[in-house]
Amino acid sequence: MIAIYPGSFDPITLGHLDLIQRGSRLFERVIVAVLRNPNKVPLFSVQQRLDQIRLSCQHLPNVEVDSFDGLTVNYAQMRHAQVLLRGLRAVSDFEVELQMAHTNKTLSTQIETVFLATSNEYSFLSSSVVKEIARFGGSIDHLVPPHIALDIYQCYNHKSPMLNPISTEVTPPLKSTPAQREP
Ligand SMILES: Nc1ncnc2c1ncn2[C@@H]1O[C@H](COP(=O)(O)OP(=O)(O)OP(=O)(O)O)[C@@H](O)[C@H]1O
Ligand SMILES: CC(C)(COP(=O)(O)O)[C@@H](O)C(=O)NCCC(=O)NCCS
Ligand SMILES: [Mg+2]
Repeated sequence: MIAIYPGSFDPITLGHLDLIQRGSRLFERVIVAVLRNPNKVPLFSVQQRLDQIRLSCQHLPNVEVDSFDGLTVNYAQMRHAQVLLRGLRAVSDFEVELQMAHTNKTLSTQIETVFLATSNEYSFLSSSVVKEIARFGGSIDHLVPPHIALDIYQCYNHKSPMLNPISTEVTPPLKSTPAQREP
């Protein structure tokens, strides 16, 4: 069975990667699919995110990385996938995810949404949290793979964390350089 794991992944975190790794043990093939979303101005372009995810998943032979636009169910049908894989961290995720799953069911009865519960250690983790910590000079080394931490530090104009998690030193906010709006 083929599963699509759709999302923004701006950027991919250890929480996403944990889900991908566990999904890759359940399904014949997992396609991580980055939505080309013209309504969002992301930190990383779609191409940067594809490169970041590919590097992070290169040890998983049955994981493919792709981008798509339009409806997720249409993309899933085009890829002959039967499952949409999504993660649940908290009740707040559940509300949004359930609505999305029901919406997708009205669009295609053939495609099932399968949820994996977050691993305990990543239950707090989101792309937004990672960006917020980095923007204010904190360390994200424990939240994303090393090559992605470097990319993020570069975006915020610092090459290494200026404030480690146990330090109380205050540093000024750093300038961000978000990616251009996707074409
Ligand atoms: N730490 C995590 N554990 C389990 N599932 C997760 C985790 N982080 C994200 N997910 C799931 O991955 C999917 C894609 O999420 P998304 O790209 O919105 O990531 P995010 O970390 O929530 O980013 P953002 O902060 O931009 O919303 C969603 O189903 C989400 O619930
Ligand atoms: C991409 C995503 C899965 C949301 O992912 P995200 O939680 O990572 O932002 C969702 O916005 C989506 O499926 N967008 C494509 C348009 C679509 O199919 N909409 C109907 C389902 S809500
Ligand atoms: Mg999210």
